[in-house]
Amino acid sequence: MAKNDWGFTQYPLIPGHEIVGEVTEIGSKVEKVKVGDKVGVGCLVGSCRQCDQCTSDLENYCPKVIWTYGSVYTDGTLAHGGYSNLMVVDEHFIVLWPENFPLDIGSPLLCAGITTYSPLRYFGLDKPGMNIGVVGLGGLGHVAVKFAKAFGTKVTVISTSINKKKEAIEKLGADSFLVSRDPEEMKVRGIRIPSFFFFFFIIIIFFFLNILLRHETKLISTIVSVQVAAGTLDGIIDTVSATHPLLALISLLKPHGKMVLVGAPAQPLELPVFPLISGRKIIAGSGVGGMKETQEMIDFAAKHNILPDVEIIPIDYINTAMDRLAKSDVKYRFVIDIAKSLKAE
Ligand SMILES: NC(=O)c1ccc[n+]([C@@H]2O[C@H](COP(=O)([O-])OP(=O)(O)OC[C@H]3O[C@@H](n4cnc5c(N)ncnc54)[C@H](O)[C@@H]3O)[C@@H](O)[C@H]2O)c1
Ligand SMILES: [Zn+2]
Repeated sequence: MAKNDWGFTQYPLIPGHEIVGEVTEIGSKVEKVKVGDKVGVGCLVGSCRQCDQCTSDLENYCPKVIWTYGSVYTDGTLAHGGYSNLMVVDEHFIVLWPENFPLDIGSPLLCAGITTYSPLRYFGLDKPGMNIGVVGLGGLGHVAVKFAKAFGTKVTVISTSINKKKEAIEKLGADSFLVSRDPEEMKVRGIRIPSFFFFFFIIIIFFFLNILLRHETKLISTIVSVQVAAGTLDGIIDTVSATHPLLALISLLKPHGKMVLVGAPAQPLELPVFPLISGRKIIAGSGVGGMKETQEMIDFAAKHNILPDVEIIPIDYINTAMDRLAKSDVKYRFVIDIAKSLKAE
């Protein structure tokens, strides 16, 4: 949004939609909160409240949804987000913060949390024993792993980088890890091998290369693991923020498996249709969640002690944080402590 990657940013922009704080003042008709309550605001601050989506607690899919920042509010002004010392919000769009749940660490759940919780629930990927894949281990991905584990599913993290394996398994509690590779590469090296002998020949060559170049071990084990994992997942939550190939991911799904795209690449993805047809597989999208479900998610997170991994920063660190974010150099969310930043001034 800051750099207008999606092409619809309206400036001046004050971002921030994983916002927590304390109520300092209420309007005369407010019933939901009182002064002093701890509350959160997620990605939306308004909707029509009358349409089919709104009356089904899916304000996030209302055609007139007002996003927390960047949307035009009902009074015609541009809505501004949480990089701010105060905010005025309609009580309907406030989440009541669970008691003793940390405000700072918990705040990313208001977008990253609901964006992954909602599709796991809606698409029935929350049943104990199911095999769930999570693609992309960033802000959304690491929270998806935690929710999927809390639902009792077996979680496979799929990432482009083998370096994240230890972290995914030992720290986040994933059950297994796969390195995704370009399907073109897999076609040549792993899947569309013209004959068994050619395949055997390639393996022998790799074996010798292996001895010469240690890192090739990873390559061989990767190819083998992706083949072994084919057709094993009930569902995938894809959080990748850039254009990426889907074929290898679709091949990991069982027949009737569901892949839900929540990552929002600016450019379209290429959709291979044959692997969908042959297994009656589903590819879907999902966007944050409604207010009722967001409250349910935060209460569930508090009950199961699901907390994002964050690095808390003062506001004047923001430019460095943005640079580090572009390099995926954060585990896994920066949280800006506005109150402390103001006190330090
Ligand atoms: N659907 C929604 O409602 C919703 C809500 C919030 C965020 N999003 C979108 O979800 C995406 C992820 O958000 P985030 O906060 O987790 O971001 P993030 O930067 O923390 O994580 C993105 C992950 O994608 C990986 N990645 C980036 N480029 C890749 C590539 N070419 N191939 C494979 N992996 C790649 C990164 O390594 C990282 O693990 C963003 O596009 C964001 O805009 C969607
Ligand atoms: Zn509506």
